[in-house]
Amino acid sequence: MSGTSASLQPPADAAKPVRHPDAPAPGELLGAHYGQCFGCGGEQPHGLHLAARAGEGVSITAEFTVRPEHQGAPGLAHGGILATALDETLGSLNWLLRTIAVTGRLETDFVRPVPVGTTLHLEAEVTAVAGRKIYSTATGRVGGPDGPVAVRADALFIEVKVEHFVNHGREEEIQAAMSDPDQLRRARAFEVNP
Ligand SMILES: CCCCC/C=C\C/C=C\C/C=C\C/C=C\CCCC(=O)SCCNC(=O)CCNC(=O)[C@H](O)C(C)(C)COP(=O)(O)OP(=O)(O)OC[C@H]1O[C@@H](n2cnc3c(N)ncnc32)[C@H](O)[C@@H]1OP(=O)(O)O
Repeated sequence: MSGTSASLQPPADAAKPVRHPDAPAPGELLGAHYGQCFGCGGEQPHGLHLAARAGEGVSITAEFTVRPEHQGAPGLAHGGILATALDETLGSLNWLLRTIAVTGRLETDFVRPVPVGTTLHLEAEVTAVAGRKIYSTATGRVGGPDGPVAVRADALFIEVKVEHFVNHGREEEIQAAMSDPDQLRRARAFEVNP
């Protein structure tokens, strides 16, 4: 059983999260925010290919099936891969807030081993917002959406401007992204005032 560290406790004056009026409708498949993303991108052969859907309020559901290239121990998912699936699901909450945010802190509990071939059923929600700080939580279940919890995480995401990526990303990928109208559209889908 875990205890969450102090930096993941929202301050007393934190606000409830607000679903953006232009957020995707509940049930809508979100698609990848970037084709080369290891978590959600369709152009990453060894990636997780995690598929997320908008939920009610500021929540997300997602699925990820563990493949042989995701092993740590024989026949079992690597813990870092499972943490990535949680991180990606939590990151998808950006679509509902229409805010660009990156993971500042991610605390993960590994509750039961996850064999290759398993579909992990993930859900995540934003619990509080305080200025640029977005507090969220996620679980991953096995055997179906109501199955036992295998992994869970609490996270703090920090809002950033699109310049965060432009300033820090490697030049060749940034140039390619900026000359791709579809990528620019996806980046804008996170921004309230693009
Ligand atoms: C045109 C090209 C477009 C290309 C872009 C395409 C698409 C973009 C769209 C979406 C992509 C979005 C995300 C990616 C999506 C999914 C992947 C899953 C998510 C990830 O995988 S994403 C990668 C991993 N992630 C990082 O790569 C972050 C590295 N990091 C930093 O870049 C900085 O570290 C940053 C920005 C986090 C903060 O830096 P900063 O200078 O802006 O802000 P500062 O430090 O002042 O913090 C402000 C307040 O947050 C508190 N705070 C900060 N960090 C904390 C921590 N770790 N623990 C506890 N509290 C923390 C402070 O204590 C302060 O709190 P207070 O206000 O109360 O004082």
